[in-house]
Parts: sequence; structure tokens; C-alpha cells
Amino acid sequence: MSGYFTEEIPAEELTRQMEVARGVGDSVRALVAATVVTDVDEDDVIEAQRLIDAATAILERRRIDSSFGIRFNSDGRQRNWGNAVEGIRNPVAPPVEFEAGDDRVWAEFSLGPQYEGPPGLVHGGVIALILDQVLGHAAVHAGAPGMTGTLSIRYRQGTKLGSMRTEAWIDRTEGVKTFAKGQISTADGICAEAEGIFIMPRWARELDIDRRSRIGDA
Ligand SMILES: CCCCCCCCCCCCCCCC(=O)SCCNC(=O)CCNC(=O)[C@H](O)C(C)(C)COP(=O)(O)OP(=O)(O)OC[C@H]1O[C@@H](n2cnc3c(N)ncnc32)[C@H](O)[C@@H]1OP(=O)(O)O
Repeated sequence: MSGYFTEEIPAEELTRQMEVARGVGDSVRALVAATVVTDVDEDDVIEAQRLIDAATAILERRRIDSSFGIRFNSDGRQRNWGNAVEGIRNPVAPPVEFEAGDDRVWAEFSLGPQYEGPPGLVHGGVIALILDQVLGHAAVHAGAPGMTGTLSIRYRQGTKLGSMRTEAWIDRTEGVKTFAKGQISTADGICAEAEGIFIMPRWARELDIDRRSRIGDA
């Protein structure tokens, strides 16, 4: 399985690189939201498009041949900047920043107009995206990570665009399978609940690699 590799970067340099990555990610996130809801005249839209195309040409002057992957420093710090949920350099990602306590992980975050499904509400697939990641994180945090085998979601009520919270915890483990549960809530209460089975894949079991740090597709 490729995509997991070590790339040693000194601490200060890593901090600096993170600021730059977050900066460009945040700017493009703002651009995406503005593109959805702008009400300016067409001439302004066309001028903006010209500038955006120029920016894209700058970024494409040099690129990696693959996706970003997950990069580790030898101290265990990881960079998953391309991740669709938490990647700081991925404008598709809100990004969601997870915190961990004794028995669960959680995050507070906001979803803007680019995540709309039904009018004013978050798209159901985006809800699934977030829940997959938070449940996967709970499995990692419990020291029993894996790839998502099954994810079941009960959508209890529409999730309004804006501020929300997600959290997840482990229900139980059975051999290579970790059973996780979680939810997303807003000021209206619980909007969606999920149950997932995360499985340590056969290739990882055979490699016998560090379960805490290497499995999952974060
Ligand atoms: C300090 C560092 C921190 C690092 C911090 C990292 C942060 C990290 C955050 C991670 C957060 C990730 C969260 C997103 C995670 C994705 O999004 S993963 C991407 C989506 N999922 C996939 O692409 C998975 C695709 N499927 C597969 O790869 C394989 O089918 C699976 C699921 C790994 C299983 O394959 P396998 O290993 O060959 O399984 P196999 O040996 O046949 O079966 C093992 C057991 O699992 C059961 N099983 C197999 N498939 C399934 C299934 N689909 N459903 C239920 N049970 C199943 C079998 O029945 C068997 O059970 P037992 O007989 O042992 O009771």
C-alpha cells in the first residue's frame, strides 16, 4: 500500500510550511464559498475567473505525481494535508480539526454554502463524509484503527448549514474489527447518528505495522 511515507522536516520549518499550507487552503476555501454565493455582475465574474486561472497556472508550475498521501516525521507527527475532511491544504475539506479525550474524539466546525444539499441544509453525503472520518478517528484513538468496512447512518433531522459538532467513540472490538459509533449535532440537537465497522486490512496485518500510526486513509 503506497501513500504512507516518512518525510523528515525540522520542527520550525514544519511550522512555517503549515502556515503557508493553511493560508493557501483557507484562501481557496473562501474562494469556493464566494463562487457559490456571489451576486456581482458578469464582468466581475469573468475578471475573477481570469485571476483564478492565473493562480492555478502558478500552482501547476511544479506538482507531485501522486496524491499527497500521509507523511510522517520520525517523531510521529503526521501530515495528511490532502485529506478530504481535515486536510489543511485541501480546499474541499472544511477542514475539521479533531480533539481527543479519554473515551472519545470530537470536533466543532462550520459548513458553508458549498456543502449544501437541500436548501439551507448540509448534503447527506457530506454528513457521511464527516461521520466516516470521526468514527475512523475514534478507532485510531482507541489503538484499533482500520479501513471503513461498513458505515450506517440514521439521518434524524436536516442539518442546517453553519456551526456544528461531531463526536465518536468505540462501542467494542472483535479481533481485527472495531465497532464505532458517533453523531453530528447542531443547536437543534442530534441531526445524524452513525455506526461503523473499521477493519484492519489483511495487507496491514501481514506487514504487522504499527496499528496506531499507519492504518486508515486519513
Ligand atoms: C500519531 C498518529 C496518529 C495517526 C492518526 C491517523 C488519523 C487517521 C484517521 C483515520 C480516519 C479514517 C476514516 C476514513 C476511513 C476510510 O474512509 S477508509 C476508505 C473506505 N474504505 C475502503 O476503501 C475499504 C475497502 N475495503 C477493504 O479494503 C477491505 O474489504 C477491508 C474492509 C479492509 C476488509 O478486507 P480484509 O482485510 O481482506 O478482510 P477479511 O480478512 O476478509 O475479513 C476480516 C473480518 O472483517 C469482516 N469484514 C470484511 N469486510 C467487511 C465489511 N465490508 N463490513 C463488515 N465486516 C467486514 C470479515 O467478515 C472478517 O470478520 P471475522 O471473520 O474476522 O469475524
